[in-house]
Amino acid sequence: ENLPDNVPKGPLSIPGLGSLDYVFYLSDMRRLRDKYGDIFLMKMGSKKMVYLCNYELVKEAFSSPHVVNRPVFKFLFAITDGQPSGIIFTQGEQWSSLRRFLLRQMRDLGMGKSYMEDAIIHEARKLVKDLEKHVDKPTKIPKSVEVSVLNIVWRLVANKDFGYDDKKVIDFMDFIHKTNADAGFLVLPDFFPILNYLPKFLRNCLLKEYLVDEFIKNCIDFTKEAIDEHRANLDPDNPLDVIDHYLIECDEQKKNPNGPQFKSEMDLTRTIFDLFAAGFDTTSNTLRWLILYVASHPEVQRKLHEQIDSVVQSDEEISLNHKDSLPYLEATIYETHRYCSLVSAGVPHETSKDIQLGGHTIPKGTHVYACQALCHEDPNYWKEPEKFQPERFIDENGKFKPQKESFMPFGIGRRQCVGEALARMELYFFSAMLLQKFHFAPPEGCTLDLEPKLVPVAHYSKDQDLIITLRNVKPEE
Ligand code: HEM
Repeated sequence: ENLPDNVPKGPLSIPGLGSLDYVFYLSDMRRLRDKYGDIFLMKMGSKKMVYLCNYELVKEAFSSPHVVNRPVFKFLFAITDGQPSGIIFTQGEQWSSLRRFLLRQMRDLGMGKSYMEDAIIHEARKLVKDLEKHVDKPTKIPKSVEVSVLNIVWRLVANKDFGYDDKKVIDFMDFIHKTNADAGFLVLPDFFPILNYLPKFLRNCLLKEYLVDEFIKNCIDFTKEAIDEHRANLDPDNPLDVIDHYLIECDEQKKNPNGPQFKSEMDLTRTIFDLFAAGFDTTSNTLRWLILYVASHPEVQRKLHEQIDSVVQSDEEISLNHKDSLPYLEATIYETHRYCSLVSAGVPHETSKDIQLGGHTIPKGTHVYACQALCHEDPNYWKEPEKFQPERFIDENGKFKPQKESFMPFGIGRRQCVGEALARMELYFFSAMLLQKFHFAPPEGCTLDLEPKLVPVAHYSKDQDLIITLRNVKPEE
C-alpha cells in the first residue's frame, strides 16, 4: 500500500501481516514513544493504527470532526445480524441520536436530589454492611463492590437491583469479564479478512468464534425478561427508566416510517450491554484502585479520615452537601484516575478522511489511540508524576483545584464518556462512605502490589489481601 511520505514513523512492517513490534501494555507504549516520538504508526493486517502520546496531539485530534468515528468490529453487531447497534461502536446519526438520548436520560435521572443519588446511597449503605463481614482478617476486596456498581447501572436502565449472591448477576459479570479478556481474538478477521474464509471449526479453535453465540445468548437472556416486563407495563405518561424511555421512542419512531429507524428491541439489548460494558468494570475498578492506593499511603488515608471526621459526624450519613467541604477526597479521586489510567490507551477512534496532525498526514480509516496513561505521567504537566499525591489537586487555600490539561480519564471531545457525571457521583459516595467507616491497610509486614495486571486495554489491579478495620466504633455503654 502506498502511504503518503509524511505519515508518522513506526516499527518496520511486513506487507499484509503488519508491524514487527506491537503495543500490548503501557511498557510497549513507553518504549515505542521513546523510539519514534509522541506520534507513531503501527500496522496490523490491513489496518493502520496511530498512537498519540501527548495532550496537545490528543486535543488536536479529538477536536476534529473527522476523528469521531469508531473502528468497526463486526462481531460486536452479531446481535443485530451485522447491522450496527448500540452506542459505543456506531457512527453518524445513529450514534449521535442515541448519545443525545442517553445523555438526556443521565441528566434527567441524575439531577439534584434524585433517583440516581438515592440509588447510589442505597447501594453504598449495602456495601458498607457487606464489608463489615470482612473486617479484621486478611481479605480480598469483595465482589460486592462490583455488584453494587452494576446495580447502579441496572437501576438506571431497568429500575431493578440484584442481591450480592444472585447467580444471574454473578454469571453475567463473569461473562463480561470473559468477553473483555477474549474479544481480542474476535477482532482479528477485521484486521485479516482472509480469516473469514477459514472453515468454521478452525475459526472456533483459533478465534474463539463460538463466543459470539454465547455473547448473543447472554445479552438476550440478561435483558429480555426486563424488556418484556417493561413492554407489558409501559405507561407512556410515567416513564421510569432508560428502558421505558427507549420503548416510548421506539413507538414514536414507528409512527414515522419514512424517518430514520434506529431504535429496535435488539438495538436496546445491545445498548444495555454497552452501558454495562462501559459503566461497571470501569467504575468498580477505579474504586478498587482508590482503596489500594489509600491503603498503601497511610498519610493520605490519615488526612482523608481527618477531613471526613471534621465535616461529618460519626453517626451522620454523608450527603452531596458535604462534597464542597471534602476537597481532599475529591483530590484523591482525581489522583486515583490519574495514577491508574484505567483505560490506558482510550477507546479507539477512526479517521473518516485524511487529516493533518502534528505535521503528519493520517490516512482515512486509521485507528486513533489516545494514550491517556502517557499523558497522565507527562512531566511537562505533572510534577513528580510517579508519586501518588492528591495534594497536586489542592490549591494554596486548601480548596480542590481540578486540572484539565493532560488529564483525560473519561476521554475528551465528542466521544467523551457518557457516564462521567454518574461515575463521579458513584465514586464520591462510595469512597466517602467506605472511608468514613473503615480503615484499609496491607496485612502486617506486607506491601501492596500497585502494578496493573498484564492485560491489554485496561489497567486492572491485582487481587490481593488487605486488612479492613472498623473506625468510629462506639465504646460499649
Ligand atoms: C470511572 C468510570 C469510567 C471511566 C474511567 C470511563 C472512561 C471512558 C472512556 C475513556 C471512554 C472513551 C472516550 C473516547 O472514546 O474518547 C468512555 C466512553 C463511554 N462511557 Fe465511560 N467511563 C466510566 C464510567 C462510565 C459509566 C458509569 C457509564 C454509563 C453507565 C459509561 C458509559 C460510557 C459510554 C456509553 C461510552 C461511549 C461513548 C461514545 O462512544 O459516544 N462510562 N468511558
